[in-house]
Amino acid sequence: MQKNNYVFVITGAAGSGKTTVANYLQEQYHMHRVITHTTRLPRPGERDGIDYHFETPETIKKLHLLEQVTYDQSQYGSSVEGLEEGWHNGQNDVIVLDTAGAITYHQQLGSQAVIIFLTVTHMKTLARRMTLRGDQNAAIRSRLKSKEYHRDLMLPPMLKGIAHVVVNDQWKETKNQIDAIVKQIVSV
Ligand SMILES: Nc1nc2c(ncn2[C@@H]2O[C@H](COP(=O)(O)OP(=O)(O)O)[C@@H](O)[C@H]2O)c(=O)[nH]1
Ligand SMILES: Nc1ncnc2c1ncn2[C@@H]1O[C@H](COP(=O)(O)OP(=O)(O)O)[C@@H](O)[C@H]1O
Repeated sequence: MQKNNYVFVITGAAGSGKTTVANYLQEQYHMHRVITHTTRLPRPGERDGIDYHFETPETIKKLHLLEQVTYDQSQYGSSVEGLEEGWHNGQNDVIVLDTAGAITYHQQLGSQAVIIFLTVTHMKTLARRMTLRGDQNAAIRSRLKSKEYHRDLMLPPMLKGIAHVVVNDQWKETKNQIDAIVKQIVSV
């Protein structure tokens, strides 16, 4: 793997703003978005190859994945090829992962993986944002009941002192914090 570029790993609970931050890094800093694979069904408006590579339990088995997790009964995974696509073009990558994936990236890539953990002050905000995003009620209920959702509300002990923690209450403030993290990393 090429050593001179970074992958910004955006992690945190459902609704914490991971996709929003990833889109910002893509637009503002021309980062390469690593599209991951999932067996979950597309949400209204989600497009294959843009939001996710949508897979079946059979097709996901055939992929060569760097890591793979089960999250709320669906499978998700990311490939080395996805990472290298951006690095070959001289870009930094951005990827959205659950906290188990973020730990694996840290273990495999060390400081080349810049982990950003998103949270909010009031956890009720998360469900409200999922509703505003247009998620179906049944999907939200399933998320909120899943053990992975509850696990990802807190920074995992293994990422303490490693991850940059950003409280995404006010978007303007979040943007300033993300800008500061990017500047700190890319200027080294
Ligand atoms: N480890 C890992 N997690 C992933 C991958 N792709 C997506 N995720 C995570 O899977 C979880 C569920 O994603 P999604 O169904 O899009 O729901 P959302 O969190 O409500 O946007 C989120 O925490 C994503 O960050 C992957 O390739 N690997
Ligand atoms: N700081 C914020 N203030 C208000 N709404 C936000 C903020 N950040 C994200 N959102 C909105 O909350 C919803 C969930 O954000 P999203 O990025 O999809 O979360 P995640 O990918 O972590 O599930 C989206 O509709 C998004 O536009």
